[in-house]
Amino acid sequence: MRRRFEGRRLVIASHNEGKVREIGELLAPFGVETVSAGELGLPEPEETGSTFEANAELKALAAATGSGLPALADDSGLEVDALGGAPGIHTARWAGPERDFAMAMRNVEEKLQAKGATSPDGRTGRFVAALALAWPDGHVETVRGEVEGTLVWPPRGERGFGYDPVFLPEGMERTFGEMPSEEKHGWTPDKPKSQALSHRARAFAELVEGCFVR
Ligand SMILES: O=c1nc[nH]c2c1ncn2[C@H]1C[C@H](O)[C@@H](COP(=O)(O)OP(=O)(O)OP(=O)(O)O)O1
Ligand SMILES: [Mg+2]
Repeated sequence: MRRRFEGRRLVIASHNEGKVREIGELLAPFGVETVSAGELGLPEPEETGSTFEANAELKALAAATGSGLPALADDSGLEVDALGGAPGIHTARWAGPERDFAMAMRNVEEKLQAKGATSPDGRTGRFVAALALAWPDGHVETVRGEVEGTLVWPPRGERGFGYDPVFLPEGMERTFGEMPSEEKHGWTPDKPKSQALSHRARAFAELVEGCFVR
């Protein structure tokens, strides 16, 4: 049994604008009032975990104990098969302190070129997201979502954030960078969770099942 979120205010424990926006969109139908960790002046904890789940949990717990409110964190990244799963939990770090995603996408592409990965089946990977919902008493609920796809080059589309322009989800014709966010989510709470497309929406559909009531 999952613990249900019964408050009114929820902290979004992320300093990434793109994520805060997407989580806000996914939460909108639940009438939850959200405030971001940045708005509360909460520090950005060091991500010392060795899994997406561990990092999501430490970010959610830091925000919940720091604010006295329940907090939702997202730890996510891109796993590229030909690169042994890299950048994985270090996906944000590959963009450097300036968060330069054009450079990060080029870096992934150079490594794929070096492996001779030219055909789509040599360029497979997935986006992974762990979501952790923590309470100030230390209770945490954690879920994971994944979406398989291939890495394209050159980048396509100006939408989304991060590595979206190089990620073509399986079975689709447009990259995440070319999709409006409703299409990237693929899911709203009135739909079955099998409709969810992005890693974040898949994790979210899983989490709301037990933790949120409309
Ligand atoms: O849907 C996505 N579309 C494109 N790129 C994405 C996505 N989801 C994660 N990503 C990339 C961006 C970031 O470089 C890394 C997550 O790193 P991660 O540490 O979880 O987030 P972050 O440091 O940007 O913000 P924060 O930790 O404050 O939530 O994966
Ligand atoms: Mg981070």
